[in-house]
Amino acid sequence: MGRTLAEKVWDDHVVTRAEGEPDLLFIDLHLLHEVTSPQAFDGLRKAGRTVRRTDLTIATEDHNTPTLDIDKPIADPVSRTQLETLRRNCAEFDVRLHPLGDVEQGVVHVVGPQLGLTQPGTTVVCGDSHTSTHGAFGALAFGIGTSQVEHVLATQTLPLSPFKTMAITVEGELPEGVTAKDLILAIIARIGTGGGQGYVIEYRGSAIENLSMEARMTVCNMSIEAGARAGMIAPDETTFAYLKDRPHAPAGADWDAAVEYWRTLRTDDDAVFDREVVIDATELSPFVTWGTNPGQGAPLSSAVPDPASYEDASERLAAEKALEYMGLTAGQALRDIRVDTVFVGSCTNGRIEDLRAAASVIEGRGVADGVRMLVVPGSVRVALQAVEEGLDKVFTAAGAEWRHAGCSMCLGMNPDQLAPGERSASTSNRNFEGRQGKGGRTHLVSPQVAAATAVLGHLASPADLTDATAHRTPLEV
Ligand SMILES: CC(C)[C@H](C(=O)O)[C@@H](O)C(=O)O
Ligand code: SF4
Repeated sequence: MGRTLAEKVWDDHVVTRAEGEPDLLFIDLHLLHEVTSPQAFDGLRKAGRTVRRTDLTIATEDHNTPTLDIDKPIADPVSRTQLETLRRNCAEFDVRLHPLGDVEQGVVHVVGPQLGLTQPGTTVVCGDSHTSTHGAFGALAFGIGTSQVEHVLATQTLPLSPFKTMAITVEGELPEGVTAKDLILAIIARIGTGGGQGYVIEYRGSAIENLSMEARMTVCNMSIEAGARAGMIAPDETTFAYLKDRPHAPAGADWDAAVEYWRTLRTDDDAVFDREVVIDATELSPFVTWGTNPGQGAPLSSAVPDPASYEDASERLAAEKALEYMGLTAGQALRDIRVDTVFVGSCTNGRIEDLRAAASVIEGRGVADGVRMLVVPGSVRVALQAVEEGLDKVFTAAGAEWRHAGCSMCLGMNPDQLAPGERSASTSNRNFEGRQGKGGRTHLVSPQVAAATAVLGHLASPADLTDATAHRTPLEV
């Protein structure tokens, strides 16, 4: 019987296999950040071990880093300790680190791909759930816990239990103004936050093939929000073009050999998935969340759902709780929801294409009165590219704040946070209670919707922007 893409990559990495035991897999790339690595290094130290493959291990600082005044000492003692600890550990164990201020610093899932470290057919792990991002290259990439981080540091292998396979096939063309973010939010709303549990999802179909690498990363990034072990997309010409000439991509004859192998990384025609979901791309529209998990979303053109409309009792209860926390009423049009903060950034939507998309919407317009908009590039490289293209100027002219790279307001581990009761439109991936700051309320949106929302002050798409909002700068409003 044929094999799926995920099964092929898995099989190519088995070091040992024994009846009744998890397979031991070789890990090609181990990414580290400051939050989940301290105990792992402590464990190594206590056991007198070294890092087995420093050449396959790389660290960056992202979660606890400020996005303003990065040349000043870090005020928050917890964040400071986290960063200092990572620096000490990387120095002691000879691990390559890109600290705050370094040109390769950024959110770990933005840094790996842009350096060309994330490659088709590889196994990628990180002590971070959004490691699924790297699956966009046809890598088998998953988040791991701190004890697994220690295991990989010590051995460059990981025992892993088998997974089930799911195909999500998206056919047809995405309508104008509908993005990868809308697609993945719609998928999660459809299959639920537990729908992917135990599965590695392969996204396929013409709509997926037509996505850029940035967009594919947005889709795979949020696989974990559907509960999946990982998300993958078969590598193709788009993948190869993105990787060509990246610092760590193979070069010369090695490149040709690599591409030849990468072309074999496709699910066989006769392979069977454990579950298949089919989505019609042409029916999608801009999608936003109204609740407190990424599955509680709906088309922007619709209304806050009535919890009573849910047949499932636990879903009904979850919707009731979500509306209470979010301060929303059933039946309220989603477009009527006013926000005070807009966040463009994160490993979901903090790449150059995302910043270009948001800039193109806000160019020549102004951020609405009483709204603060933060634009945070996913990495320093993204920031430099954006500056080269003048995007930073577009944002600041519109009244937005242009910040340094990092996780920023994606989660409240650094100074960029919502105050209690504040409401955001955010291009990040999680809208859990308190995620962006205690008592903060989050609506997950695409970069285009984020920018239109910033202009109008309520959830909106670019199509809602009339000429009346054009050519206003904050000074003229
Ligand atoms: C801090 C880290 C462990 C966490 C994760 O695993 O995803 C974070 O990145 C997040 O997005 O919630
Ligand atoms: S940007 Fe957000 S989702 Fe991504 S690694 Fe940072 S905190 Fe996690």
